[in-house]
Amino acid sequence: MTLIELVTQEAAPERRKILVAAGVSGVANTIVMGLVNQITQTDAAETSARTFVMFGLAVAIYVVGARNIYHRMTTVLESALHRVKTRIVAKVEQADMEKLERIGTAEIYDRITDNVAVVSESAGRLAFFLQSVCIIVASTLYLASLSLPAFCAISLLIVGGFMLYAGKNREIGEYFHRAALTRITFFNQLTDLLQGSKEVKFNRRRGRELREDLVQTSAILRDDTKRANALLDDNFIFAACILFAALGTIVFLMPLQIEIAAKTQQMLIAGVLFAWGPLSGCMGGIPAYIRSNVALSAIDDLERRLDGALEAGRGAEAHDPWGGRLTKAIEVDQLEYTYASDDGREAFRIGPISLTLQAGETIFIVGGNGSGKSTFLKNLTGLYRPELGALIVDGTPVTEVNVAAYRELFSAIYSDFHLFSKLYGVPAVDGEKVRALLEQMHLQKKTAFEKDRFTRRDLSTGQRKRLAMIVTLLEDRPICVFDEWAADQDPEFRRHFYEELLPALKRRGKTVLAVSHDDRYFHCADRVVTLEYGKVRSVEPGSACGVPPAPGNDLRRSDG
Ligand SMILES: Nc1ncnc2c1ncn2[C@@H]1O[C@H](COP(=O)(O)OP(=O)(O)OP(=O)(O)O)[C@@H](O)[C@H]1O
Repeated sequence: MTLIELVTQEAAPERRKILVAAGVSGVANTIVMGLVNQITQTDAAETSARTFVMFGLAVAIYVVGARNIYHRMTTVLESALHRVKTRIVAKVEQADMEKLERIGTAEIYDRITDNVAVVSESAGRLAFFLQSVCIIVASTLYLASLSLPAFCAISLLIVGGFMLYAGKNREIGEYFHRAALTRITFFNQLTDLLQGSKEVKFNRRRGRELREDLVQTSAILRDDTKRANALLDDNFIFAACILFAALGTIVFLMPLQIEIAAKTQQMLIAGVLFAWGPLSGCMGGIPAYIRSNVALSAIDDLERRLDGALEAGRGAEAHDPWGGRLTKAIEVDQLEYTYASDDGREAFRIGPISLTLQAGETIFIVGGNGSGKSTFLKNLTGLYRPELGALIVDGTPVTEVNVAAYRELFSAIYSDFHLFSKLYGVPAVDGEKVRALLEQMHLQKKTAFEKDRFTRRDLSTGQRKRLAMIVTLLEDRPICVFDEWAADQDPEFRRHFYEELLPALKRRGKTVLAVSHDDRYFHCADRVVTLEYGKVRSVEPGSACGVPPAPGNDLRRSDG
């Protein structure tokens, strides 16, 4: 989509008003020129009060029209960009997690911040452009009223020159497009430098190599932008030559071909010079226009990819066969999943896995690094869609239309969990309950709960995990998933997790799935499922720390 298309679409209801405002201000501007031209050709004493009033009126009309078009254009463009951002945010929210992971964050950040800013800045220029086109049209008509041959010659020059000028712009657009892609690489490398600052401090060679890569990417950016701008400069100089050609035609060529009065010649020159301001303004605005078009096409491209990443069953949240409860079991039936491979090499796969997770059970998932524990959990919790096999929950298969409701049976803390700035998605939070949980997690001196948010989140890794645990307990879902939660806890809290927290959850009827490497606590599970190379190697019974199943396995949400 180009900038013009975006504005035309967005401004459909206002289009007439904008064009009228542009036309009125353009004509008023030309009248000013005509009057000035007329006055300069007459005796000062002959300048009437009527001409003066007309002059003042034309200036006033110009001011009103110009303000109108500038303000409307800004409103139209900002509304369009707001809509684009809102659409992208919704698509990101509704995207399939795995496909979103492949798009990556750098591109989304760049499109929604830098590219949107580039388009936003072009509002004023576009208003100027529209107004200038009207001035140029009105000025050329004025020239036509002075001399028809001059009008024809100048029109031909302007149209021909503009076509040559526009031809060059395609090449310039390609440079800007390449620069946009390089900017994403630069962003990724800069993220490496910022997030890996500790690792860089411990290894000067690493820092040097990373810096060299950054400098190289920046140099590519510089060269592409320099080349694009050099072409733009040449184009601008070429546009200036059109003016000289027009003046040369009036001064040298026309007197050779036709009879032209000196007075008309002077007025024609004044007319061309007057039109030159808007014309060069238009030409000068073309770089911003090209940049905006490149930015909009990049935004379009991202939106298309996000469309392809949208979850198949989105909008089906209302279909909830479970009503927020798990009463019997989750049956994992011959589940298989393979990561997409970009380089043609065989990607990691899990399965076929068949397993029945009884409601109210505490199950530990164990296995070596890379054995597929997290991948299995992402499939089990509905974050990834299994390639083959099925998940059957209380007798109902998980499908595209109910997967959103299925995911809401879970509260999960993965090892790359995120702590939100606010307690989003947890309705009616009881402050007293949060304070009690903060004490239970020994965080009461570290952070507090005020206005739906924790006052501090800059805690140690173990403390942040405890805060995430508080959020999980507040969510109060029937199934809890902990991916190596205890790994960053001190021995006392590790014991607390296995011997107190998990049994307490079990007593409340929760089903718990915990990834663990702590074999000294394996007895705290009902069953220990060991994965190896993406398959179930064994399922061993445990003693669940002696906690019997919750009576009747009634897993209604408890009040805590
Ligand atoms: N996004 C991904 N794309 C491709 N392959 C992946 C992706 N995430 C993980 N893998 C691969 O899947 C395999 C299993 O990873 P997974 O995270 O499930 O293992 P894990 O058992 O949880 O390991 P750990 O104990 O180290 O956390 C790994 O070999 C990894 O390379």
